[in-house]
Amino acid sequence: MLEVRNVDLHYGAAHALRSVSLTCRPGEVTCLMGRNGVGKTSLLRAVMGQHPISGGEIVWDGKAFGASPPYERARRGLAMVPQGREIFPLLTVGENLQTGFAGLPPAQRRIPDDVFELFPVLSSMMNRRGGDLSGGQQQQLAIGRAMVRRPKLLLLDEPTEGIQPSIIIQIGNAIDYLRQRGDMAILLVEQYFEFARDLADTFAVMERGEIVMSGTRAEMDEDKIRANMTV
Ligand SMILES: Nc1ncnc2c1ncn2[C@@H]1O[C@H](COP(=O)(O)OP(=O)(O)OP(=O)(O)O)[C@@H](O)[C@H]1O
Repeated sequence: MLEVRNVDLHYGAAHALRSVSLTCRPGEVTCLMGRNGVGKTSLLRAVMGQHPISGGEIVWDGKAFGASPPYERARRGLAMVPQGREIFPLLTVGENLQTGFAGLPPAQRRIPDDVFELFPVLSSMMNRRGGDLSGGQQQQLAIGRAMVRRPKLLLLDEPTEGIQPSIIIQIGNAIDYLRQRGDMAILLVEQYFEFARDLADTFAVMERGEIVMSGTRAEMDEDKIRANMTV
């Protein structure tokens, strides 16, 4: 279980996270929503260890991360699908997936079958360069690369951004499948309300670095949330 407790984060003098608290449990999708620039990506960076926090603590399975670097958090079961996907354009699809092997014990260095079951297009494009894939295919590749690590906490930063509807459905199905396996906590940053509502077990809405609304899926008030998502 992930527990973000009263976390603050600064970029120089700019206060990007203000006493943010959030919990993510295995077998659940926690949806983090809010307008551009309110601090959603900053929270993912803080959890992954990509930016130091200036207050509070982030606890994973009962132990605080402290200042541990991203590779150590990856070893402890965290994987991130970053905004913009960050596929290696000159590596093939297969090689991109294999970059997920880094730090895994040799016995685990194989691509799980369910990556190809969820995203069949990847198996037919194994020898194509990542940069030649469409945006939606790259997003599937980025999720597949994270799955290669068999994470216990999956962080997804706006996986539907700029993606065509048919692929959004496949990505939603993949997230639902990973949730139902029950061994993974999923923290999903999402601006597309319907997608978030269909997947969320719990949700939180941010505004200027703070969580201003949170609760279970049943407590998601569409009008209030939408008011916090439109510019
Ligand atoms: N590296 C940085 N240096 C300085 N300020 C930053 C940096 N990264 C983000 N910020 C600022 O911190 C605030 C929160 O940004 P963040 O990217 O976390 O927001 P977000 O909610 O993820 O938005 P988006 O949906 O646009 O990614 C913004 O005001 C942003 O301009």
